Amino acid sequence: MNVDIGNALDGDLGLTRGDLDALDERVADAHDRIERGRAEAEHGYAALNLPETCDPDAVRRAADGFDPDHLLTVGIGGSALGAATLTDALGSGVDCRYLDNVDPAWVRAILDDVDLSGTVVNVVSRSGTTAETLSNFLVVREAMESAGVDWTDRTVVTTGEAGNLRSMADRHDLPALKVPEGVPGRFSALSTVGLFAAEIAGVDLDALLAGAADEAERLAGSLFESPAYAYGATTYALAERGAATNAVMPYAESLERFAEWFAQLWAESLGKDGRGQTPARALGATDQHSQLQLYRAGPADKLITLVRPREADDVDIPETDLEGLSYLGGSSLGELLDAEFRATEASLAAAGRENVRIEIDRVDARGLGELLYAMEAACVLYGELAGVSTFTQPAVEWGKNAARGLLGGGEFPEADAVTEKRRLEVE
Ligand SMILES: O=P(O)(O)OC[C@H]1O[C@H](O)[C@H](O)[C@@H](O)[C@@H]1O
Repeated sequence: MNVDIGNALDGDLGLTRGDLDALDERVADAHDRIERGRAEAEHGYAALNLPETCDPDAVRRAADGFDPDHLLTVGIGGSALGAATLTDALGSGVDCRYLDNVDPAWVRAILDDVDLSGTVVNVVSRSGTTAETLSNFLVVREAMESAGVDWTDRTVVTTGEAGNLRSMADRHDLPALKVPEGVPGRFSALSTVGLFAAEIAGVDLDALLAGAADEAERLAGSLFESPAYAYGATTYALAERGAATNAVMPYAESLERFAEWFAQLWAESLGKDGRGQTPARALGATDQHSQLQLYRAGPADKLITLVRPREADDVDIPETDLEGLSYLGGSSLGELLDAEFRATEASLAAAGRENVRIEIDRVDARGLGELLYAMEAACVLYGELAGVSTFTQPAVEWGKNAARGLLGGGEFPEADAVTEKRRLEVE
């Protein structure tokens, strides 16, 4: 993976090469802290050890014997987005669906759409207590029973050492994968959490982890020696100068979910103590025709992260005698996409709008391993530099408690806030 931060310098927000040189001392200290955390397998930092500690054979054993038409992953947040990123980008043959919402009509439509007798269900919850996931699982289980399908033959559980889901797996003797200790959900794509779906969808797990291991090797005490840290340090430095938004814009349809995964990683990890950077999701070239207007000419409070594979399959554009279109004929969709990418990058830079280019060789298992690992390491570095508690999510827990209180799941003072809602209704 390659990161080009040239267009992040000398734009409207005024970040200079000298600023990055000065920041590099702090990067060295942060790197030491990260390495200590990894050596002690501390909570959160342990995620950066996954390329070594993850056992792909355990995942293969859990998947062994299944040859489904559909995979239904029941999970939310980090228990869905990593797997979805991998199967969307790399999966083939198996229809992978993610029940990561409890919109009743949508859940019903998915259950009506898949043949449950040809479906494997992977219920994923680190905590084993997430209301949306457990409720959806109960609905899926009942749907299978109603369809005459033995759900115990077709369910794989991914969860922590103990809890509701672990007990259920034990009781019904279900294949169960363990979520590794010390790995928060949003950092778990390269663990059992993301890898079961990837294995079912035919992804090369060894290549994926090898790509991640390559990026781990490249972590170093200088931002100029590590692509992951170059990205983490630059995003931090720009945020400090007013880049409140980080718009992530992959130039590959298959990476659209990556932007969604990145959004959780960045928002939940760094949005603390009045700080953070709002992740926005865009897609090249499509969003050149919508959001780009704002990115180039709106407030100078954004970084645009452009992501692309250097190589991809191509489709020729047929020759045409249509007036004004002859310049396209004989070219290819890939050439057009490349021109759009470079034109967008240049147009942002010409307007003083900071942007960073991230490239992987191809959208393949190795490239995804590099990309996901590097973004996680970048996020951890940013968190160190900003002095926030990267691996917690108290604001999310607050909302979970309020919802649980409302549903009668216990005494949660957060639920009182719901009755105190301010109203100013206009009819
Ligand atoms: O895996 P689970 O315990 O079900 O958690 C799923 C999600 O729930 C919470 O809302 C956390 O904020 C997320 O970080 C997590 O990924």
